[in-house]
Amino acid sequence: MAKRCEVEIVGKPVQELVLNPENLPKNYTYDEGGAGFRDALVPSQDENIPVVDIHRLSSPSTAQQELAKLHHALHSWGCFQVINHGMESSFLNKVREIGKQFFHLPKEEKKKCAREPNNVEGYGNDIVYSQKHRLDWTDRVYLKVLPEDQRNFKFWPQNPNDFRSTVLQYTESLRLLTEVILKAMAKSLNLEEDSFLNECGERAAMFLRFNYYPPCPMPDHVLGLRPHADGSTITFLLQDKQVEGLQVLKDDQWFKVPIIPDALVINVGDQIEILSNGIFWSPVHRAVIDAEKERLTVAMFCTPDSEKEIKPVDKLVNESRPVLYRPVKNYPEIYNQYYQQGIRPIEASKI
Ligand SMILES: O=C(O)CCC(=O)C(=O)O
Ligand SMILES: [Fe+2]
Repeated sequence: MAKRCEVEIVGKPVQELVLNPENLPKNYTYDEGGAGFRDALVPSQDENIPVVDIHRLSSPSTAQQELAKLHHALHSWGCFQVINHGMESSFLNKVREIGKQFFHLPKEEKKKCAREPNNVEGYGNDIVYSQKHRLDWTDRVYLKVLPEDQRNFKFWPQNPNDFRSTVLQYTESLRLLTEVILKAMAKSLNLEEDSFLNECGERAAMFLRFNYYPPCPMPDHVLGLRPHADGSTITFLLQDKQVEGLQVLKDDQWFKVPIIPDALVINVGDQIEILSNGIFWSPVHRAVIDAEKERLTVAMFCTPDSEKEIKPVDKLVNESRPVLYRPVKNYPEIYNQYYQQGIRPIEASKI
């Protein structure tokens, strides 16, 4: 397994760097960026990122069609957008709003829930062990929200004062939606509907991350989030309502993920790629930034109980599709170690 260096180098929040744009540290900039970062393709009408409708998924007359759409989405793009998920527009605005309110607070206030070295939870930015490390133009609040007994409230902002209640409500909504989505994914592969859910276990975890991207004077040479695939089973992303930035790699080309008001983007993470024996795949994606506008997104990463061994589901392994991945356990830990070294973590599991 990849080895982690011991000492973390703590950098300034990006929000502070932007006050002094002439002096951006070199490890934020990509010489090769050119105009390319923001010039990704817009998916065509015929081959767009599919939009899955939960109402249609739940109704007997349309379920099969919607399942086929889901299967196609996860096999071709590794992601889709979901609508009619039961959360009101005003509630989703509230989730975005508590994030923005927090990042707009004075730095002393934000530092009350600052991340500690070598720990992912709390307010902070990239974990860095080497001066050569490429950095992302983003500040974050990262919280383990499930299982309940593993919540570490010292990292949860107390300001704004409805931060906690809003996060708890959002977590519960996404916990329920995760069940719906994982069942639908299993059904779309002709598996028993609980196949993936059972693999995740009773104590499956969820991590919530507010990603705040301040405006950047060099948007063609700096990335909000470098190319990566997620280590989750699935990830929900609530996009900024006004400012685009998410791009997904397909057939070696970058595509913009359009903003659909009130939809959530859902992407496959490495652990569903493993469980599905590679039928669904975990797409590489990145976030670009805007020269003038801030952008805020909210990601929820679902991951199995850390005691569970994750390996391809037996029914998806056969002579024509031999097993492609080795079993993994506590994948987020493996993921962080590989990610730090710029290696795609799924490589640790590929046979
Ligand atoms: O902010 C975005 O558009 C992407 C976020 C993301 O990929 C992540 O948090 O893993
Ligand atoms: Fe991601």
